[in-house]
Amino acid sequence: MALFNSCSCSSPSRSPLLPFKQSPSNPILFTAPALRPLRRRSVPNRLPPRLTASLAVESPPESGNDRGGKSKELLLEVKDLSAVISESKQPILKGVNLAIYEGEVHVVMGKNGSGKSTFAKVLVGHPDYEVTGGSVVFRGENVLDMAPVERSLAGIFMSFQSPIEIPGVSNIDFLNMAYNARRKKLGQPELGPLEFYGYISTKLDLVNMKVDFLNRNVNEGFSGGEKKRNEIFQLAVLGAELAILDEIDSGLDVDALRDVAKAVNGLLTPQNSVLMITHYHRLLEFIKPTCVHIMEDGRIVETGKESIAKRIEKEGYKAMPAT
Ligand SMILES: Nc1ncnc2c1ncn2[C@@H]1O[C@H](COP(=O)(O)OP(=O)(O)OP(=O)(O)O)[C@@H](O)[C@H]1O
Repeated sequence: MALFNSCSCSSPSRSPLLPFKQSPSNPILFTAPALRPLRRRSVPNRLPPRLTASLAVESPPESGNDRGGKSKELLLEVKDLSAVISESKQPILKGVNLAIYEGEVHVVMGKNGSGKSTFAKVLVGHPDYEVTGGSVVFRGENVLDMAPVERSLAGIFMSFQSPIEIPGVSNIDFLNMAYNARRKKLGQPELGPLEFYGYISTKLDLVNMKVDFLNRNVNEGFSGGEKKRNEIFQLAVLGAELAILDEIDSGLDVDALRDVAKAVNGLLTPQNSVLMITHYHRLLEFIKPTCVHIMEDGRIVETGKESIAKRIEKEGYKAMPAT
């Protein structure tokens, strides 16, 4: 029987290692090739005040599913997930179990090479990996049956550890395409370039990003920290029900870390959730986790509260209880 590493646990618990089971299966970044490129345009430094005022209140896409006040719903349920590298068939994930409810922040930590990024990439359908067993259900839908772009449109966002550059596509055009694709999926009217600019200009301050970044090609020539900031900017613009953030804190200076953490906190609502991968407790000083999971050799082997991260930082993984 699968044991789910959900955060309903009130105290740190240890999950048994699950038997390896063999059977068959950025987002937003994956949407890029599927979308028609827009004509490159130049971004004005400032919108006329009247237009800004009328558009600044535009909110990110709504799911139309306002559950305010009602009990939390299960957002993501991962059961016995196993996956291999597509090319070599080397097993990496060996039975991952995780349950995330609305409004929760889950953190995955673990030694280098334990499978954290692979887990994140498998959730968004990265082609480098083949699912060989288990299930992933997001808001009641089987994610493993969805193409990466469908997962993105369904509300799963991933910020990659090493964000890719997209030469020839400006940040604003990229975001406009992706944002309109999601609005279309939600049955909402698409925003034209001016309206869209009015909307995203309200998001720049969230991550302390300068307006000229909108005209630059996606991540091209960005410093490591700027790329991470840009990832969170994308999240702020596109909105997501589940944001998967892979080492969003790596390469950030102290101020940038605060900015990024503040932006993530500002985006959290009772209806959406975050799955963060990190190596350091310092991120958790800014973004308070609902619970922390430790991954080891492709499985989650320990689940508990923030104190786990503190212990790991102090004592390392060698201090983990024997399995
Ligand atoms: N596309 C790939 N091709 C070959 N090996 C891969 C591939 N993806 C992952 N691996 C291997 O799978 C293992 C798990 O990698 P993964 O990136 O998931 O680890 P991680 O826990 O995120 O590590 P880190 O903390 O260093 O980022 C590693 O040994 C890695 O080399």
